[in-house]
Amino acid sequence: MKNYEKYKVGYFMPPVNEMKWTKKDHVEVAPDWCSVDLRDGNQALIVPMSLEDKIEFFKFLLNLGFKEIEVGFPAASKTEYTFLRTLIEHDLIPDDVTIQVLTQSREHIIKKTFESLKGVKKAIVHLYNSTSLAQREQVFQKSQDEIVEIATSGAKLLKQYRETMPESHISFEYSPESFTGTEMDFALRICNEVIDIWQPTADNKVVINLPATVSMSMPHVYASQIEYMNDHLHQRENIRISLHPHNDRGTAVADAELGILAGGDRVEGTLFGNGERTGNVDIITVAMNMYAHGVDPKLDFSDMPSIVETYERFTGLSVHPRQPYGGQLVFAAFSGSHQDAIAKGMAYLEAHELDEWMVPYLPIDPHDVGRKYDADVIRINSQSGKGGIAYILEQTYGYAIPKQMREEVGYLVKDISDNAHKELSAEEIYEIFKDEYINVFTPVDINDATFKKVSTYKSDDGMTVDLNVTIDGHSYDVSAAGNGRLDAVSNALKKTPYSFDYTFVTYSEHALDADSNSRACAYIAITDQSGKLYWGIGIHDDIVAASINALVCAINRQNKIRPLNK
Ligand SMILES: CC(=O)SCCNC(=O)CCNC(=O)[C@H](O)C(C)(C)COP(=O)(O)OP(=O)(O)OC[C@H]1O[C@@H](n2cnc3c(N)ncnc32)[C@H](O)[C@@H]1OP(=O)(O)O
Ligand SMILES: CC(C)C(=O)C(=O)O
Ligand SMILES: [Mg+2]
Repeated sequence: MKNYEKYKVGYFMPPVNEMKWTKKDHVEVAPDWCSVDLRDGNQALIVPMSLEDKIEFFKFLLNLGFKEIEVGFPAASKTEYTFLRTLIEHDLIPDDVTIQVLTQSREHIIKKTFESLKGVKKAIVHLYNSTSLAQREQVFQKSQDEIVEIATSGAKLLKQYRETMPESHISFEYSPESFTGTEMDFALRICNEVIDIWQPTADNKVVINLPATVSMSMPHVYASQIEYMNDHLHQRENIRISLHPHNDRGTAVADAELGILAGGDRVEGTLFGNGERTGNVDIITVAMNMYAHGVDPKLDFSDMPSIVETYERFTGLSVHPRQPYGGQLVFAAFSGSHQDAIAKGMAYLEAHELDEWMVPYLPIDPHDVGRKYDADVIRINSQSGKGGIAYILEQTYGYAIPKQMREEVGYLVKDISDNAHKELSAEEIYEIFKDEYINVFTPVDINDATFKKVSTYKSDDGMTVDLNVTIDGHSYDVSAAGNGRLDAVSNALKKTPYSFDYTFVTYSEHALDADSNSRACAYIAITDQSGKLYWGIGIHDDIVAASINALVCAINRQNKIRPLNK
């Protein structure tokens, strides 16, 4: 990268000694939100939205709770103009919603903009002109005074045209476009001259929008620029300072957040950050970041999968799988230690009946944005661990696998994922688990067992069994006694011509289904002389039959691993 020397910083740090915003650590109240999806977002699409699309997208924004929506640049095209007329003439704008329209500071464009607003109940007319050093020198080739004249002449025209529409409540917004490349004293001067013309009141505040039209600095510089304007704007009490960050440096969200700390009252942005070049600030991320700090963002992103689907359909863009809060993978944990911590964190939350969310690796509860724990959070591949695999088997299929068994199941499943080089679905994991451990009846299969109680007049503590069992295709009748049914069956199996060599290590059980007809699920581990464990799981309506099934499975697993030895 040898050409770095051709770049230099192009922003202007304001003359501040103290950055008061650094004393604050998080946003405490949601700002006013203004969606600019239908203007800044739309103007950046390869094919801007059609009239029908704009109407549907407008309704979509209303459903998300936006109260201010920049609907377009009505003087730009027939579609933009007709869209605005359709909203007004078909009464599609709710009373508590203010639409906003953008105009350059040129009379014929301002005139057309006001024409397009005829009959509107409430609207913000947004005037802009470029103020940066680069734009003044290269594009407009005008002095500071001449650039101020563009702004003030437009401001006066807006006032005049507003007087022709007494039936509507029209308020104003001014943007010193390319603010971040503008000397701060000049940005302040031009905004104050516009404010002095418009004379805002408490009932009709003016929006001063301070765009990072192109993001040029680290976010703390933008915040300091905002604080400078906040401290010096005329009639500050009747001004709403609006932030309009773009994402050229990947810091639009940080710009918005620090800008709010520095005095911003309002944020203009788009869903998922669509917009010119690298996009506008992503309102979803800014809002959800507040939400994750326990602040009501006053927007509703609770059905993220449908928001993503709608956004992609209308914009033709796709939401990146790692996009904060909305991406397909943003709650997914593939790696073992993350899965382990998430599963334990969820269990902790439930066991302690906590109301406050505090689960490792999950900054918010995925349910809050319409995502599912089983499908979206713990996902299994070769990086996964026993905790995650046990979590899926328990959450989705109800198997509370004993702690000592988890590692073996974990390696069994992840090795399959590693060899196949793919993620495994919950169904695939269950199939692997079932085929390996549950009610596996080859080579040993019990066909029939008749139990009798062994009792004397002094005690009643034993059982005998007459067992018919198939082993490796041969049928055997054997009888034995034991201290219970399971023990009797085990002893009977050891009397067959096969030298079964094991001892019991552990036994546990639980009900598999929640209802009263629930099946029993038993886990048995046996060991041979080498100390290796062999697990089996039995399922049956009857708990004793389930445990016998579990024993047979464990024996079959032992003999699958070590061939039958007569
Ligand atoms: C950062 C932003 O997103 S700003 C918004 C940008 N969005 C858009 O431009 C989308 C909609 N725009 C359009 O459809 C068109 O640009 C129109 C209809 C507004 C104007 O169209 P045209 O007059 O054909 O072209 P164009 O926009 O190139 O006009 C450039 C002229 O306007 C001047 N101009 C540009 N912006 C402004 C402004 N805000 N105020 C006053 N004059 C301006 C330029 O200096 C140039 O002047 P010149 O003719 O003397 O050289
Ligand atoms: C019109 C203005 C506000 C704009 O979109 C920008 O400066 O990015
Ligand atoms: Mg913009």
